[in-house]
Amino acid sequence: MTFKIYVDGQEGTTGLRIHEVLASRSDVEVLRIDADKRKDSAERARLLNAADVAFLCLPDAASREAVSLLSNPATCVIDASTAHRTVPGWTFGMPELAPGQRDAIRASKRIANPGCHASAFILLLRPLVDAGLVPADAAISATSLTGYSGGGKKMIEQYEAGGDPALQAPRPYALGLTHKHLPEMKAHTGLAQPPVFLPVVGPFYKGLAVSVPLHRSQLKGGATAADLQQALAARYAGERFVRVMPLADPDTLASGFFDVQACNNTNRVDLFVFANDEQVLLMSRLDNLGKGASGAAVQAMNVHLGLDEGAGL
Ligand SMILES: NC(=O)C1=CN([C@@H]2O[C@H](COP(=O)(O)OP(=O)(O)OC[C@H]3O[C@@H](n4cnc5c(N)ncnc54)[C@H](OP(=O)(O)O)[C@@H]3O)[C@@H](O)[C@H]2O)C=CC1
Ligand SMILES: CC(=O)N[C@@H](CCC(=O)OP(=O)(O)O)C(=O)O
Repeated sequence: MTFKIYVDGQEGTTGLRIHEVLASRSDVEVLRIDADKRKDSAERARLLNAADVAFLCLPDAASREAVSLLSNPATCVIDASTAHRTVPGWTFGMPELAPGQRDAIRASKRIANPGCHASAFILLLRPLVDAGLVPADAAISATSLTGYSGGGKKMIEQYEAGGDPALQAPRPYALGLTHKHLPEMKAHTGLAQPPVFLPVVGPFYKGLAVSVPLHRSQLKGGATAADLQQALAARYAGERFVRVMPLADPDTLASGFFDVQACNNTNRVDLFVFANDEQVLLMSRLDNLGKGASGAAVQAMNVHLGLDEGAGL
């Protein structure tokens, strides 16, 4: 059996990547819209409703419009935008989130793909909050270092045009402390309040690393860094796309630097716990276009359709 797939936003950064990931597969037939009709609502509606799975790789407003164009109850939508990640009736497309999440993704026709920064943050924190090691009311802060492809076509063009010295250095942003991923970071970790979140975009194409500093006094009941690492390892045992590194990963420490790009071209996320006697630094890394976007979207599609979860990834 082949499944019909349509990508609304096929010429964008995440849409193109989904096409690349699906290109070698014989179990899906990818429907394409004519270039001159890419923003024609009637033609988009026809293709959206002809698909078994429709990916929305669009700005938030266009994603909401695409959902309003759906009339076929059999079409499953996987929305890569921020529009529906905490909306009731939508399922968060992160199979590793918690026991039962795969069943929810399998059953749902409305799947919201997690944000790139949020994916790295949630995969790091959720098991620790669930295990009670990080109290739900903890005051958390997080930094995320990301490649510029996370900003989509416009930011890629800006960086690749060259000539602006300001783009040669890392640039902190979202300084109004209202980054669009905060609601999903709170909702899907179980934290009572969102983190103070500082994203930083750098002069490299892709790769993303989130770091979360903690004082041991913030952990519950004298828990240690080893307890955190063990809780992560236990939660993700058997997960093919999550790699929990050894406590204070010796290879990273020996190199002296953290490689933000080491998960590029994979659908993997790596989780780290660094520590001294009093402090802990949690870190996670992923490819913002892989597990942070298009890879995760295809993984959710595979789960929804009951296929091998890693097919094509
Ligand atoms: N880049 C990343 O790392 C990640 C992105 N996302 C999210 O995924 C979504 C897509 O992002 P990304 O691919 O980076 O964005 P891009 O800007 O690269 O691509 C968006 C595409 O949508 C098209 N588009 C805009 N409006 C419409 C419309 N009304 N009808 C049809 N097509 C339309 C654009 O057309 P045109 O080419 O004419 O501009 C463009 O091709 C966004 O919501 C983004 O926030 C999520 C995770 C990671
Ligand atoms: C560098 C850069 O601008 N990155 C984007 C994140 C892209 C992303 O993953 O966000 P969505 O999935 O929510 O679209 C940002 O921080 O807004």
